[in-house]
Amino acid sequence: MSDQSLRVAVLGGGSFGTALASIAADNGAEVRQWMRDPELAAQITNEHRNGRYLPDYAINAAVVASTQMAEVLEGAELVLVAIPSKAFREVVRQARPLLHEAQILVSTTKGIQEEGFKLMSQILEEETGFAHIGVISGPNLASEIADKQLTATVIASDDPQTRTRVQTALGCDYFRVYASNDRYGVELGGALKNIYAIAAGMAAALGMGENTRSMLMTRALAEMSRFAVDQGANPMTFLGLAGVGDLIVTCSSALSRNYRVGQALGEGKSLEEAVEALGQVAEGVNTVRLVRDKAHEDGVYMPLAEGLYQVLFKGVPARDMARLLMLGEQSSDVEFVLPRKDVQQDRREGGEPHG
Ligand SMILES: NC(=O)C1=CN([C@@H]2O[C@H](COP(=O)(O)OP(=O)(O)OC[C@H]3O[C@@H](n4cnc5c(N)ncnc54)[C@H](O)[C@@H]3O)[C@@H](O)[C@H]2O)C=CC1
Ligand SMILES: O=C(CO)COP(=O)(O)O
Repeated sequence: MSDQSLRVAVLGGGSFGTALASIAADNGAEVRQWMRDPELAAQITNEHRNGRYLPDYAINAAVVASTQMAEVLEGAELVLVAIPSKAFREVVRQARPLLHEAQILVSTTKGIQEEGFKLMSQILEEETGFAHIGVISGPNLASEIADKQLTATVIASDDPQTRTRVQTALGCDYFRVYASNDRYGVELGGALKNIYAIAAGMAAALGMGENTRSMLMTRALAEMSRFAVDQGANPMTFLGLAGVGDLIVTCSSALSRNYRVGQALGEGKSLEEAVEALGQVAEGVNTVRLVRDKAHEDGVYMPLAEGLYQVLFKGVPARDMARLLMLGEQSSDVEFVLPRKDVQQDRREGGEPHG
């Protein structure tokens, strides 16, 4: 599946951008990577290591890193944007004069912009107006990709050219790329699961068992898909790699930064201490606040997101919140089979005692 004719630009010098740059180079593409830090850029180009974000892994020696965006973007057919959500629009704006509409622009970022509740591919669209826009999302811990562990992801776009080009650019013997045309659902899945990864890390630190983790993940999936349907996504997308797949990996592994933030909180650290100790981006901290507010605004029932919000931002002890959640509504298992409102109706008609 090697792709020697392709030139790929990666914007972002963090762990995921670096892992993706290395895959594309393994596949034979000519790869340039943009970052702000000149020392890190020199280290990637000359020593083939990213000592700050992926210190334990060798990067393909053909990846050339630079702080000069124009050099990186020149002649690139495919541009992967791996910048945390807080800086995403700013970097796209910086890149905009150097971009042209034949290029394929793909976000790899699993976060939400506060103003307007925008996902990153919507920002790409707004800032450029280009036609070839997509999203990569899935169970993709950067360090495992860098270690060439067998991994799969999803390229989501309503543009077939974007889907097939990314499949050939990145698909190789250790990385499989599946296609979706539900860009919004795939992107939302990647952002939402970070919330529940924090909760899972917290539950683990509090000594909660496997039944608890399984309940948490499954109810998280119900909550994510309920929210996604309300926002217009296809709930079936949540059965795929970018839904349940990513939820499993981030709720099960201390390699996930969001999970580690949850663990630190469960061990009694403050949110500031937990984020500070991480030294990398944990998108879920911001996402839980935005999603909780959006759910309130739109009237979507999201008890887990609400509970986590109370723990993170209102000082409610995690153990107390877990107990409170256990006293919440006992409703439908799978709402697409038995709607929630039917269970509520049954209970009313069954004359359930109050209390
Ligand atoms: N690391 C992972 O395992 C995965 C990460 N992602 C997503 O990828 C996105 C990027 O994350 P990582 O690479 O993991 O982050 P990271 O925390 O490893 O690195 C962040 C990078 O962004 C750069 N950055 C921050 N603000 C910037 C600005 N204003 N201008 C230019 N560069 C800036 C930092 O210098 C750093 O190079 C996140 O949204 C994350 O959810 C997605 C899948 C896997
Ligand atoms: O999205 C990821 C794995 O798919 C990475 O998760 P973290 O950002 O929590 O490390």
